[in-house]
Amino acid sequence: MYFRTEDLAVGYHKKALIHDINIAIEKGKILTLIGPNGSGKSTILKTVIKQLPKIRGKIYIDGVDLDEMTNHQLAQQVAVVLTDRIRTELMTCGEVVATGRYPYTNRLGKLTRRDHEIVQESLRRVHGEELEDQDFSAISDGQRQRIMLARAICQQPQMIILDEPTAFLDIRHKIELLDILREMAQEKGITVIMSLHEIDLATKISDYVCCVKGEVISKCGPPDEIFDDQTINSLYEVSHGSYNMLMGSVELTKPEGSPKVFVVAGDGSGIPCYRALQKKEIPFATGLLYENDVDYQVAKELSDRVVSTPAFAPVEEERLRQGESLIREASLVIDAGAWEERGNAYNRQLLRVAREADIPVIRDYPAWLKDGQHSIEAAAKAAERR
Ligand SMILES: Nc1ncnc2c1ncn2[C@@H]1O[C@H](COP(=O)(O)OP(=O)(O)OP(=O)(O)O)[C@@H](O)[C@H]1O
Repeated sequence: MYFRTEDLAVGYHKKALIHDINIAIEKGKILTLIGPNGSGKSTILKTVIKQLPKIRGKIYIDGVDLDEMTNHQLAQQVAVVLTDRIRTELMTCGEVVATGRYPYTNRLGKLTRRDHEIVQESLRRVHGEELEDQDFSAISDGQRQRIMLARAICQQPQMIILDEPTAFLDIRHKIELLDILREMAQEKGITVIMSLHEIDLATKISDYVCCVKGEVISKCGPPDEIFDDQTINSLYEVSHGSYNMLMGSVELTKPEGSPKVFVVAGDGSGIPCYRALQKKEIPFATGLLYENDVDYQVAKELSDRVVSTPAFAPVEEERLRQGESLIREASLVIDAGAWEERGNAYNRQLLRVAREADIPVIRDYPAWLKDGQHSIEAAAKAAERR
């Protein structure tokens, strides 16, 4: 194991905030700490880089006890990306990146030609060349984050520690940053330990994820093994809204009340409609959805009345009856995917029931919406007044 902790306890003023931390990762792997605000992710990371004294336990890097390492030795092994760490008044971005070379320079801190080349390469790596001569204190948070990553790359470390490195980045730069980390891990065997708030990204990039909550690390392991919707929702105590692991999506709170709208959906056609109804707080029922349909994933987060059926199995009569009865209770039916014209016999049957019961139907919702004349809220209100 390249990095290992043994019964580590971290905290402040000699009081343990989190104890019994036993983490171990091999060289070239990525470990991500996730957990709610204030759970102690930064405290763990700061302890690992000796910015905070540990309360008890051991930390080993490449077999060496951290207590036995000088700060200089640590700096040759480990690069750190914590935005609040270095004092940078009157430094250009290029100079900040160059400080990454200090563990290798002589006492006067003089950089060699090779050092300068490494600085340039590092800036290029984060697409930060144009920032080189700019004042570090006068760039954006996202740009600062990239410069700090360049500084870490410049340090040519064995391990890199990052605290919420994606916090201020736009989506393009988030992807780029995570790609850089993946590449460093994969190609150069650099070990990465970081904290992230984006669970979807954490599951995609990490070899191991540790959930930090309460006084211990509640779960730790490969993301596929430890995560399900329930784990995430309880880790973050999400009681309003939900997180869907499979989709990597956050859904806002489900509209309350008995549904007056029924959405005939499938094949992903329902999602834009469900979200539009959610935004207007209009409770809805929907069906008939196969449980492997993307619509099902969002529908179950936003509605308690989802008529679904297992995929690759005949549809039970009872499910169809359930759908028919919900549709009869609705004052408005939305055909989210032009099902009237497309092949699905079950959905056509549901629409037939709506017509026979004389319930207004919005046909082909995407085309209806494109028209620009309509609002789902007005349609639902008008239907209810009938
Ligand atoms: N210097 C300090 N002295 C005492 N307690 C502190 C100090 N810094 C942080 N804490 C407390 O330690 C706890 C953990 O904080 P930490 O910053 O490690 O959380 P975090 O998981 O990184 O949170 P976030 O996701 O919001 O960044 C919090 O309750 C915080 O108030």
